[in-house]
Amino acid sequence: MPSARRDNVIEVRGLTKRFGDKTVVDNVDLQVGRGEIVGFLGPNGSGKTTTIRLICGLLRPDEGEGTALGFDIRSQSAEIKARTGYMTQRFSFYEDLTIRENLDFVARLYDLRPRRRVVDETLARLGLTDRRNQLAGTLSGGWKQRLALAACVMHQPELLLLDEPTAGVDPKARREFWDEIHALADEGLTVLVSTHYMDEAERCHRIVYIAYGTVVARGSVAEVVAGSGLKTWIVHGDGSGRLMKELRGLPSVEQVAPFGTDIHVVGEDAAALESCVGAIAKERGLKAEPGETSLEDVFIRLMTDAQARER
Ligand SMILES: Nc1ncnc2c1ncn2[C@@H]1O[C@H](COP(=O)(O)OP(=O)(O)OP(=O)(O)O)[C@@H](O)[C@H]1O
Repeated sequence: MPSARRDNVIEVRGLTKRFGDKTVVDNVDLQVGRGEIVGFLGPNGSGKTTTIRLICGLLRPDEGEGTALGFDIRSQSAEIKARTGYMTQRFSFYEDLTIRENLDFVARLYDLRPRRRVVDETLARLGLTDRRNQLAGTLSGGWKQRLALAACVMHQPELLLLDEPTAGVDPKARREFWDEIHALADEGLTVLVSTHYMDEAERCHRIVYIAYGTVVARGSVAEVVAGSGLKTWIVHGDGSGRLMKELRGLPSVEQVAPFGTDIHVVGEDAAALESCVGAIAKERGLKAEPGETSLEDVFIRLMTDAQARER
């Protein structure tokens, strides 16, 4: 993690936003330090995009206050926008323009000077120089993502807000995208990124999980997993899948999920899990042992709890 992370680039408290009679962001506090990469997770419709828009001043909160880059989110949105790169879920380019022409267009919009140099430096910074003359419409998903990122960072923002930036992109392109994000954070850029991917959550310095507009967990991945109190047992071997139904019916078992020929059995009471899972596995001649609780297991628990509270 970068060492120069003392001041908070995002510092908001009590953010609340209603659309009609529906509260979609409910009393959210969020702090993100300089150079930090914070992952924003939660089910569809939980309020991630709305929170991001509140932070950069695109939407006004009904309640709450705070600053982004030291500017008031309620009254200084122009200052925030000028220093922020915001990659929306549906970014778009001119498909019949080349990469270079698209970036040149963005540079004109922001009145960046000297334009030619700014565009050339951005192409080089994002590894796009060799493809600069390729039409944007012919790029694969991964290269389109990279072009979108280039367009977002060309004006040298201090804060990057990424809203599901890698949806639908293959794993190799996603990995390369994340290498870029870490390189930018190492240069001092602060990143808040929403995602549904567990592997991406694990690449963040810290994660914040939101459900029904409320933050229900936050911390490093290890802290969030430990904070859930969940324990996992793994049953190995052919035929383990046939135990799923039986295990799901046990009072100490909260989740059962297949992973190849293994099954993961999750619950809160380690001793109860050990005795019931161990006994059933032994009966069938299968091996059972304690395993690591995954972030996915924790998120399912958080989502289920939030749904129950909502009802
Ligand atoms: N302008 C709007 N008017 C009315 N309702 C809205 C508006 N924008 C968002 N919503 C609603 O607010 C809720 C939160 O939406 P939001 O897009 O912030 O969630 P999200 O967590 O980003 O979801 P996803 O993961 O699907 O992108 C949803 O129920 C959505 O339908």
